[in-house]
Formats: sequence, C-alpha cells, structure tokens
Amino acid sequence: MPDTPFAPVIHGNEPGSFPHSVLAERHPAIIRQVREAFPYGPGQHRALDELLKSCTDGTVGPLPADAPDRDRWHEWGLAGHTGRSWFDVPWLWAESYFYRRLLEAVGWFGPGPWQGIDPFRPFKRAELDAPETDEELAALDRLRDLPEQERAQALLHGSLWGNRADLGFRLSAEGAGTREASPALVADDSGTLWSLLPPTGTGTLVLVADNAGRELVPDILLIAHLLAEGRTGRAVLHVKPYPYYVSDATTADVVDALRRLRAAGGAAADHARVLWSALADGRLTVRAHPFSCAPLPYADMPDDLRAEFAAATLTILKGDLNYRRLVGDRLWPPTTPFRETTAYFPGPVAALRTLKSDVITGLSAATEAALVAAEEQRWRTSGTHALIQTDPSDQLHAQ
Ligand SMILES: O=P(O)(O)OC[C@@]1(O)O[C@H](CO)[C@@H](O)[C@@H]1O
Repeated sequence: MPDTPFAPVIHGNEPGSFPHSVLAERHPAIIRQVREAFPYGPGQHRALDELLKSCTDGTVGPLPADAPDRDRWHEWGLAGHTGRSWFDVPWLWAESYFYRRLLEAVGWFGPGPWQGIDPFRPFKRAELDAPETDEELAALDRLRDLPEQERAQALLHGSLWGNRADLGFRLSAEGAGTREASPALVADDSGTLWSLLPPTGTGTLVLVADNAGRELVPDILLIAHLLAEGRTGRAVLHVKPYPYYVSDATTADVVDALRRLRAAGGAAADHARVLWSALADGRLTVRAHPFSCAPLPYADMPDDLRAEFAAATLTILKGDLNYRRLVGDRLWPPTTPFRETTAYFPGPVAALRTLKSDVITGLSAATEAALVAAEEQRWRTSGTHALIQTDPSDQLHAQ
C-alpha cells in the first residue's frame, strides 16, 4: 500500500458515527423490511431472529460446516473474527458478512424451495418499474442529435449520478458547479478517462457495477454507447454473484434492466439492441466473480482478477462500496493523492461515485476547505456530491 500518512481502518464501534449507525440501525431495519416483503416460514423467521440478536448485541459466529463458501470465508478472515463483536471487526468486513448471513437465513444458498430467491428483488423491481425510470429513458431521445462527445459525457454523468439512483442526463457543464461554495463534483478526471477511451478503441473496458435498477440502467447505456461508437472493442460487466448491500446488481438484474430498455422503445430500445447483439457475439460479457462479494479491499484481489484488470484498457469501478474497496476503507486525509492509494491496481482505473461514506482521497485543499465551510463533515455521507477520479497507470504515459 502507499507510503502515505497513517490512515486508520474504519470500524463501527464509535457510537454516533455513520458506520456505527449502519450496524446498529440500518441492518436491523433491513431484516425488518425483508421479513415484511416475503411470506417466510417459521424456520426463516427463527434464523432472522438469531441474526438480529447476533448482529446487534452478539458476536460474529461461524458458518455452517456444510456452507459451500466456508473455505473461502476462512481465507477472507472469518476464523480471526469469530467470537468478536460485529462492532469491533473492520466495518467493511462486518457489513459484508451481514449480507452473507442474511441470505443464509432466508434460504438463498439452499438446498430447498427458497434457494436463489433474492430477498431484495421487490425493492429493485419497484425502482426499475417506477415512472421516474420512464422519464429518464425518454430523456435519451433528446440526446440523439448531440455531437458524440457530448452524448458520451452526458451518459457518463448519467452513470455517475445513477449511483444516487438519480439518472439525470446532465451535460458536462451541469453538476460541475465550480463557482459554487460547495461543488457537486468534488473531483473531475473525466478528461483523462476519455483519453483512455478514444473513438478508435479496440481494447476491453471492464465496468464493475454497483446498484441494480436506476444505476445499472445508465451503466449499460454507457456501455452500449462506447461499443456502438467504437470507443471500446469489448466490454465486461462485473456484477455480484449473490444479492448484496440490498440493491447491488446480479445477473438477474442485468436481464431485468435489458428487458426494461427493450420495452421502453425509442433510443432506449436502440441501446438495448446494441447490448443484446454484443452479448450474443461475445463483445459484451457478464461476470460474477466471488471476490465481488469479498469483505476485503481490492488490494487483496486474487490472481485471476488481477490478470483481468491488467489486460483491460480501463476498469471503471462504480459506487461508494467499490470506492471503499479500491482505495482501502480507511480514514485518509482527504488530500491524499488518489493515485497513491491505487498504485497497486494492475491497470488503468477510474472511480465513478457519489459520496456516501467517510472515505475520500484526491481532493484539493481548496475543495476540502469549501466543503467543510459549507457543510462541516456532512458532505462525506450525504450522497449529494460525486467524483470522477482516474488513475491512468503507466499505459497513458506510454502512448
Ligand atoms: O456502493 P453504494 O451502493 O454506492 O453505497 C453503499 C452504501 O450505501 O453502503 C454503505 C453503508 O452500508 C456506504 O458505504 C454506502 O453509503
């Protein structure tokens, strides 16, 4: 990891902090919502009761002896954390293990009739079916006559702000807001990002998705544009192998999003056709790597994933959680250079993220001061600010 000032790993054990509230309040609320959304049987209710007790005032327990991923979780640190309070293990680890246990409680891993039933599906579907999604897709038609670079930038911003489940097809000038006291876009390396995806691109773009629904829709629209306009030859879309952090995208959510685009007609359906045929001929592939649900930073990624990212022209990581995993879930001084924290990454990498947790790097001192003056520390978690950060690695310099 980089030679930077000491940056402590974030834990959830400080009452009043955002991470503490996630463990103490958000997780119990998620259990409640899932129970209300499904007609579960007594076994599932009992397992959910046990999880609720364990995660609020108990300790991290082991996985069942026959759990298919038991060995993997041991590699990911389970043995060392077993018996400790959920609040005293790294926050990233605790959150990730919570979702693993929740899925087990409702029977996702099977065997049995509830195997593979996504406990978050009703929430994801509601968002995808919302009238706002229709409006956002209709807005695509208005982009048609713009020059390619402007369409590309609008779709990039759609994907960025989609991380707030807010698919506003902003043109580049909007949202940048540099004259405001507290800018919406706190870092903007989109110029470097586009230099890695020129209109003559023949390489592979990897997009590591975050949320389903109104974030995934603009993500795949961006991919469709990049393929159709020749800014990339191939694309790989990474999704989660199982439901995670409530709304994270799985393969089933990709299918739902594609069908939604196709049914919308107009420009949305044109994009769907591009994606459909790219999937059919292999220019677009969907991957669900186990490490996508790992409770660890990307610095600990396995060799096969490292090789895949190394071979990509650019890897775009979407969202807050991926950002935490990319730079390390640590309380960095906000002016720590982004590129120092991503130096380990095996190829060019970009982060598109709205700010929803305390982790932040790569701010100028002036930007940090303006944010603090306007909002104290609320800008870190409010989801009203966003960033585009790019580390071109050495490939850009070699061009
Ligand atoms: O990755 P995403 O969807 O952008 O955000 C995930 C998130 O909601 O989950 C964490 C709290 O549980 C925070 O890091 C963040 O706010």
